[in-house]
Amino acid sequence: MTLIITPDNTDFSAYMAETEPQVKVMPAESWTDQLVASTQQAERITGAKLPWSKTHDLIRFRPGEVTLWQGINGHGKSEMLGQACLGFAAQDERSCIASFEMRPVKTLRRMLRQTAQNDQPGETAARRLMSWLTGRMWIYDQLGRASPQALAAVIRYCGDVLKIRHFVVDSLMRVVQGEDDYNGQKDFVELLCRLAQDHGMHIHLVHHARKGESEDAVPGKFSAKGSGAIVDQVDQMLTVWRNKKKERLVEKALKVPGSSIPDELVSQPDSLLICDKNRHGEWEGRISLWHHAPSLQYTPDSRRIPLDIIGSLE
Ligand SMILES: Nc1ncnc2c1ncn2[C@@H]1O[C@H](COP(=O)(O)OP(=O)(O)OP(=O)(O)O)[C@@H](O)[C@H]1O
Repeated sequence: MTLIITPDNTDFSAYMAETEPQVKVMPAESWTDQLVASTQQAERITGAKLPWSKTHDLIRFRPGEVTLWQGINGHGKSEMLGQACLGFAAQDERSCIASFEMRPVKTLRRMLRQTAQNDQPGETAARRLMSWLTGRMWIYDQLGRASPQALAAVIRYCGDVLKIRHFVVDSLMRVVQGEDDYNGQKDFVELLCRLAQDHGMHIHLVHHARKGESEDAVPGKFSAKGSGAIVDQVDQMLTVWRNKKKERLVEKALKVPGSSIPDELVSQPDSLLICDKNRHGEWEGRISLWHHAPSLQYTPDSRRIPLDIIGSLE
């Protein structure tokens, strides 16, 4: 089974057509079993988890939903999402990454550092990762752009044939050309919501945020570029924000010979993951994360201890 899927090695033509809507009018009592089951798992939060236990009761990724991952350029959206997909793999949930901005080997190299927990992983670590990812992760190899229809065919194929549970689209602007094509953006996000529901998968859609006055200001719900319908339609919205002000202050503090980083700076998060919209959960708020540079991992506290993503599962 190949890890990298391309139009050259996979025939997506059978998946181009939209399926006919199924009969959706049903008697209310046909949901009896589901309703009864829901009373037995009241308050139980379901869905795939992020790698950090402090997020488990707050953010989840359920089948049939779409999460928008927004952030300013270079603030770590792709890297954090890559780590999240490794976490999904560790939960035995299959992912497919469609990154139109990064070659598959670069995406995999980041994951190699994240799983090896250092910046010099060798051949053994690379082979171990690839063997562990077999049956857990796929990459759609398409740099540049894809049309919404072509991408939809890939998603249908991934749902039907590969039984993918998490599909990453990185990023929206690579599929809908034109920042002011508001109708195109609305239609595309609507299509993703339908595909997520039809195939019982979670779609993670990466999107750029406007910088605003400065990168030091955390982007909010209304900072997403393009149409307001993007945020309106998704189930969940997460913002990845990098604390560049801290990076500048640390650099400045370390310029003084013999100095160390002041405690109040150490305890400040390197990045925030902010939940601004959570349609099926109650929690909205900020999660502090610290970036471990050698492994490119986000870690849950200022000790910056990378997680053993593969080892703990073998
Ligand atoms: N808190 C942080 N401290 C230091 N480096 C960070 C931090 N967060 C992210 N980075 C680094 O920033 C770089 C950019 O990350 P990434 O490519 O994931 O960003 P992005 O938001 O997806 O960017 P783009 O929108 O341009 O695709 C990576 O090299 C990553 O290691």
